[in-house]
Amino acid sequence: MQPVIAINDLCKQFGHVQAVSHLSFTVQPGDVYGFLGQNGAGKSTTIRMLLTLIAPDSGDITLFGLPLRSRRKEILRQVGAVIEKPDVYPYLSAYDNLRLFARLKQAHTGKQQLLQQLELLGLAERAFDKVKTFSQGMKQRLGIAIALINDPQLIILDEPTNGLDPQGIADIRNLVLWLSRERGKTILVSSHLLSEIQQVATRLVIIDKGRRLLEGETAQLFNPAETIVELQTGNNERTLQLLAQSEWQQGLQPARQTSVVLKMHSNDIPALNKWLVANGVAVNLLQPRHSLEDYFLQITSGKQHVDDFTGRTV
Ligand SMILES: Nc1ncnc2c1ncn2[C@@H]1O[C@H](COP(=O)(O)OP(=O)(O)OP(=O)(O)O)[C@@H](O)[C@H]1O
Repeated sequence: MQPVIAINDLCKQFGHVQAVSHLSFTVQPGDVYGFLGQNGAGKSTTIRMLLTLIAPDSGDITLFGLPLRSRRKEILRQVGAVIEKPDVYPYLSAYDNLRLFARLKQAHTGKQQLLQQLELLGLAERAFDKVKTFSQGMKQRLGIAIALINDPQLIILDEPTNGLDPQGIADIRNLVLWLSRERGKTILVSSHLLSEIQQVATRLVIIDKGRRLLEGETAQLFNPAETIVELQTGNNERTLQLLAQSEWQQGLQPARQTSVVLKMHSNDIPALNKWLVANGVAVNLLQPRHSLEDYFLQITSGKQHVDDFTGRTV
């Protein structure tokens, strides 16, 4: 299968800052591809290069099997993007914004079609209201409606949930899933929040200081059989002893100072809780986490240290 995006050994420097460093990854048709990294990791710089807003220092970008450098125009016709805040006119209505951008993109879209597009994005009721009265989430959805003009195959969303309230975040998440499942779009979505990407992405890459740290299928990176459970109880020492003599003992990990740690399948967590209570253990905290989450937390806190759970240096 021909990748939709193939980035190979991409580099970009601003003065002394190496914003993107020998970055490579591929996005396959139908992927919702999560592009993760803390603020300043190089996500926007990469996306700007993908959209030819800035030129790479070195490396190659191929979209739909075509080299971006020499086939820019025909490639970008197939790409819809919302980067940073959507670029909309606050004193125009949602409908007028969409109509204006449709004209700019030379799309021959009639009124009914434009209204239908707004309806699909949950904006029908506010179609003729000025955008300055919209919430951030509604503006973001209008930005996506504009990106969808000309029905592009690839959609690129740079931090689409930034600054949104929980409902706005859920709306964007559902929209991304709908675009992927119902409209068959390939989507690249960047975020600094692992939890957000985890819920929508089929694959993901984590970058730090412009370098690729980790890439893979989300389901594999979040293998439920490898869930780490941190327990804090009324008496951790006694809990540890009880667990060591029980069916749970094979998942026991080196204990931390303030908690007991188990590696187990997430499906078994309710049974563990029941067992602890049945054995008279007062459970103060039972926190499931994936090792990937710990890994990401360590990256985002900018530290390199020894993983408490596995003893690996990360
Ligand atoms: N035009 C520019 N001039 C100088 N430095 C820049 C420029 N654009 C980005 N940088 C630097 O490059 C690095 C990567 O920035 P980039 O915006 O790509 O990160 P990001 O992962 O998108 O983070 P954020 O979510 O904060 O935008 C940062 O150190 C940033 O300060």
